[in-house]
Formats: sequence, structure tokens, C-alpha cells
Amino acid sequence: MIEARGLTKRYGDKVAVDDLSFTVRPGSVTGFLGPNGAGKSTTMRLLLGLDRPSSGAALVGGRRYRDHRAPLREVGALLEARAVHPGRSARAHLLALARTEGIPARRVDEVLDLVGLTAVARKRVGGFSLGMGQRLGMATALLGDPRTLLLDEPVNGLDPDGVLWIRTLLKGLAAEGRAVLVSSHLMSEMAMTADHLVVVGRGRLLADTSVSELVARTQDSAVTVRSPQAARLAVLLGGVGATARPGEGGALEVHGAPAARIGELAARHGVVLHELAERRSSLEEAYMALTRDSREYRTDAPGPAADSPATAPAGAAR
Ligand SMILES: Nc1ncnc2c1ncn2[C@@H]1O[C@H](COP(=O)(O)OP(=O)(O)OP(=O)(O)O)[C@@H](O)[C@H]1O
Repeated sequence: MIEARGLTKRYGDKVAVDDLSFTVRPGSVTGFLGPNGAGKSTTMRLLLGLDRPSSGAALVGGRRYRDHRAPLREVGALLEARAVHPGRSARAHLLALARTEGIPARRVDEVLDLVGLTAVARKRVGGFSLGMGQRLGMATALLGDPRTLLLDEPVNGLDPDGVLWIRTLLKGLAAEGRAVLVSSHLMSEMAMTADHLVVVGRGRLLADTSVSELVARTQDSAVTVRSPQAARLAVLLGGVGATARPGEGGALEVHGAPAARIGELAARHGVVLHELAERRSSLEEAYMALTRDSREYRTDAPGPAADSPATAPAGAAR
């Protein structure tokens, strides 16, 4: 189990992580999502004891990382910046790490096999491709057979086969009862891999929700309606329990009634319709909407985004 409790990290005036609280439970993959600069890597570094919180607590297995006597057996981590001596072979690298905690050489060969690097185990790491490096990173994370895994962007640089491999591996590790926290920029990838999502923006919690709940929430279909008698139609819709809000260019955005029912209602009352279109929002759109105000750099506005504060947490499914 991973717990962030009121976790805060300041670098001078910059608040990289701002009063963040969430729990990553065993038996599921939790996706850690947020735009660039949201504070994901900083949170992971705090959880791994690589940096000290300004306030709050970062706990793994109920303790701070540095209070674990054999951390490799408790927490496996894959961070973006790999520090592997390029002249060493993959096997030598893993053996050296294993020795620090009395992990047997047999386990080194097991993890090399698990990540598909057995054939190149004795080759210099300096000659590895990005994908092979990521596989070695996964082997390192799994070396101590840990109950908790913290993975920063593990699919970075992987080809589609590699992405599928990581996805299957993470699901399997969670199914074995491990707590898995995996960061990503990509909602589409997380929707296929994670059971739960923690979304952050500008260091703050934006959402802590199950993927299925977010899907249910965002699959609420809206109907765009255009009518020269929009005000009258809005009143009629209110009478049948639907809500009509002003949309783009004088249209109504209607929730709570399908297109067919709106059309029938309009016909019954002689209301003219110019457009009646059902539209479903995707998970990706929901994510973009959730994080819009927290993106540091956007392509829809010149320069840095307006300095608006992050919104309150949207949904706590637990
Ligand atoms: N050592 C540091 N000194 C100063 N500022 C820092 C430091 N580390 C991180 N930051 C700032 O803290 C914020 C959060 O950064 P962090 O790398 O944690 O975000 P992230 O969500 O991992 O982003 P990305 O997806 O781009 O990797 C950023 O604005 C970053 O510039």
C-alpha cells in the first residue's frame, strides 16, 4: 500500500506538490496522471525517499521508504532517469544490486527471463535500445519480489509490442495482490491498464476515482439542440426533468433526455428544430477538461496558461 498524506514539496517559491493525499491499494493498478509539471515525478521521488517532503507524509507499506530495512523487497521502482553503468552487463548490474540485500543469483536469472532479456543478459548495457533499457528497469524493480511497485512512465520509448507487454505485466502483478502505481501523460493508455486513477495538476489532487466510475461519469450523453424557439424548448425540457444549458453559438446542451425524446417533445408542442445531435464525450476529453486549468503550457493559448488555481477534487470513489 502507498499513502500520500497532506504531502507537500516546495522548491523555493515553487510548490511542486501541494497538500496531496491519496492511497494506492494492493490488488489493482493505479494510474497516476497529470500534465507536464503536475508533480508526478516529485511525488514518486518523495515516496522513494529520494527527496524530503516540506510537510506531510509519503508512506510505502505503512512506513517511510528509508525506514525499511530491505527496501528492494518492499518497493520496486522504475524512474525515468536510469543510472546503470554503461560498461556493465545487465546480469552484472542486477547481481550487484541483489547482493546489497542478500537476494540470491537465481532471482536475477528469473527476472531477466521475466522481462525477456535472458539472451542479452551478458551484453553491455551501454548498447541497449531504449526498449531494452525499460525492460532492464522493470527487472530491477521486480528483483526483490516487492509488494509495491512505483513506475514512472514505464511505456516511454516502447514499441506497440513493448507497450502491450508492460500492460499485461502490470495487470498480472496487481492480480498477484501487489500495489502498483504507474505514472503516465496518456489517459488512453491508462484507461487500458489501470483500475483506478489519481489525477493531479499543478501539484494538487484533481480526481481520485475508479476508471469505471470516470467512464460512467463521462459517458453521460449530451444532446446539442438548435431551435429558433430555444427558450420555450428549455422550459419544456425542464418540465420532463431534463436540463438545458446554453451551448455554443446559441445551441442548447441538453442532459437527461435522449435525442428521440427531445424530438418528440418538440414535435408535440410545435417547436421548430434546426439541429438535434447526440454526442458522447470520450475519456480523453474528460481528462483534458479536468486538467485544462492546470496545464503549464497549452497549444490553444500563446505562452504559459493563465495562472488559475487547480479545481477542487472531482470525485472520490473510495
Ligand atoms: N529540483 C527541482 N527544483 C525546482 N523545481 C522543481 C524541481 N523538481 C521539480 N520541480 C518543479 O516542480 C514541478 C513538478 O515537476 P515534476 O517533474 O514532479 O512534474 P511531472 O508531473 O513529473 O512532469 P512531467 O510529466 O513533465 O515529467 C514542475 O514545475 C517542476 O519544474
